[in-house]
Amino acid sequence: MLTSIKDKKILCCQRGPGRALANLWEFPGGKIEEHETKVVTLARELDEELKISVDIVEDAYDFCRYEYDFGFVNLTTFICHLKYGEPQLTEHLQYCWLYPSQLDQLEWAPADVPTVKKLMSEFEGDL
Ligand SMILES: Nc1nc2c([nH]c(=O)n2[C@H]2C[C@H](O)[C@@H](COP(=O)(O)OP(=O)(O)OP(=O)(O)O)O2)c(=O)[nH]1
Repeated sequence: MLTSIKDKKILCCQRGPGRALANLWEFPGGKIEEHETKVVTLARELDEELKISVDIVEDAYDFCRYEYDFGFVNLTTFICHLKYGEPQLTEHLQYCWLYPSQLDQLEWAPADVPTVKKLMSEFEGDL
């Protein structure tokens, strides 16, 4: 999960069509490759998919395990601050910055729902 220091919003990304979890919203990130730590994976995925770099503010803010029809996903969410710039879309359909209280306006990937609820209850206004 990515937050902007400037206006305390969360970066939400919409997955593309024609793939697993098509058109649902997610936090940017991705799968751990062999021999990677989670921190290395996060930096690689954010660079690859959005061309951004971040500072980690909270390591493992939340953890959820969810069984999809294609297998299990173990989702660890980090709170990060965007260092500078704006994301450049390379694979997502679109992105938006929302306050925690606005997160339920989007249709999230099922594995994200507990984390979205946690964010909404812990940060009622901004972060
Ligand atoms: N990055 C990210 N992935 C999520 C979230 N919620 C959720 O269920 N997922 C799922 C989608 C994918 O199955 C998996 C993340 O893998 P990925 O982003 O590296 O891979 P992908 O499905 O986009 O593409 P592929 O490499 O499997 O073709 O976790 C989330 O909030 N962020």
